Amino acid sequence: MSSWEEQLRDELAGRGVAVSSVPGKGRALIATRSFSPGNPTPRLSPAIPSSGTDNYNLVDALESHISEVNKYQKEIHAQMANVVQMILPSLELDHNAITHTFSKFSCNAFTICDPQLKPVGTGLCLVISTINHSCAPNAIVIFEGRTAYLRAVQPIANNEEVLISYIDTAAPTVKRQYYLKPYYFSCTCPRCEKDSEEDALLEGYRCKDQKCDGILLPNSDYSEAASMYKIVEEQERKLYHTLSTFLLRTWNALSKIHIELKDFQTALKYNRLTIQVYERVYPPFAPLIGLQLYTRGKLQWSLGYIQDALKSLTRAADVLRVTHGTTSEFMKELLCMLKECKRSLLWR
Ligand SMILES: C[S@@+](CC[C@H](N)C(=O)[O-])C[C@H]1O[C@@H](n2cnc3c(N)ncnc32)[C@H](O)[C@@H]1O
Repeated sequence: MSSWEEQLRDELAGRGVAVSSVPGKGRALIATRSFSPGNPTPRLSPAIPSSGTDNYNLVDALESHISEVNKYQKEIHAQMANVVQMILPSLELDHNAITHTFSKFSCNAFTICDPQLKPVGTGLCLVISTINHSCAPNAIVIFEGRTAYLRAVQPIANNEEVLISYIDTAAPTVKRQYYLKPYYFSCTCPRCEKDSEEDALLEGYRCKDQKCDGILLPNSDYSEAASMYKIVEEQERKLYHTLSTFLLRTWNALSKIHIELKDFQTALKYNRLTIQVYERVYPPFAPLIGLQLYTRGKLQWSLGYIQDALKSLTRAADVLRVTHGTTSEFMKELLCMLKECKRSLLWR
């Protein structure tokens, strides 16, 4: 059996790309000639005829980040390995090896989309798994049926690394970094390294002066945003059902804006509406319900409604104990607030 290097070299021969190592990134796909979007060669690499079975030994070479996988995730992978062993007892598969394979799957698998970019499944595409990420990618993977095509979206010079995006790039840096967590690296692409001007644009409110194309900086006066969102909410109430996710998003935004404005009473009103929807559509132990209840408790606490705060924080803790456990800093903070709330009622 040839090594993965030999197999990949054979697979990629004549396609204008090669696999090579890049310091700090592991394997990378490098262009061995130049490409430009659409013209003259739209396909950076034609379909690679490979299937999970004929190339299974290539799975060995995939990155697993096994030493960085957290306890909770390891537990999930181990449970999935139990299921595999139960379904396929005759194969006598090693439990650790299956767990390891699931870790590889989680940082190498692709969402397979239809031509309209709607997700239709998840898969491992062994050559494409060698491509690293950038939030400003120079290539994109498009699936046609079961075949993956890698196409340039920016000019790629000979010897340049081919980069795709693993995530939705239309998000500010903090969110993109959050989406990249399952891949265990911190992105140093130009967008992540730049100052926050683009981030402010992606999340910002426009300047109150309609002639100005500027944005409101964080910590600005959010009263304009509050009154605009109120108008949006009034219109949405006419158009949508009260369980609609459009209204939910607006209530969430209004709650956050009023927290910024330190108008906790109004923030509490929108928080209550949000919780009402979540409680109708989610199961009782949904983390989002717990998180909103936590916010509710904090708002009530700030307003001096200690009895109500105790109720909300107790319910928040009941939900989040199930979803988040009790040992994280986040949970310790919540449980500490709950204790303080109880103590303050005792001394009344
Ligand atoms: C799909 S694999 C890409 C190929 C990988 N470099 C390898 O050696 O197998 C995803 C992993 O590559 C690494 N990676 C991808 N993009 C990176 C980047 N921009 N900077 C550093 N590491 C990156 C991370 O370890 C990530 O979990």
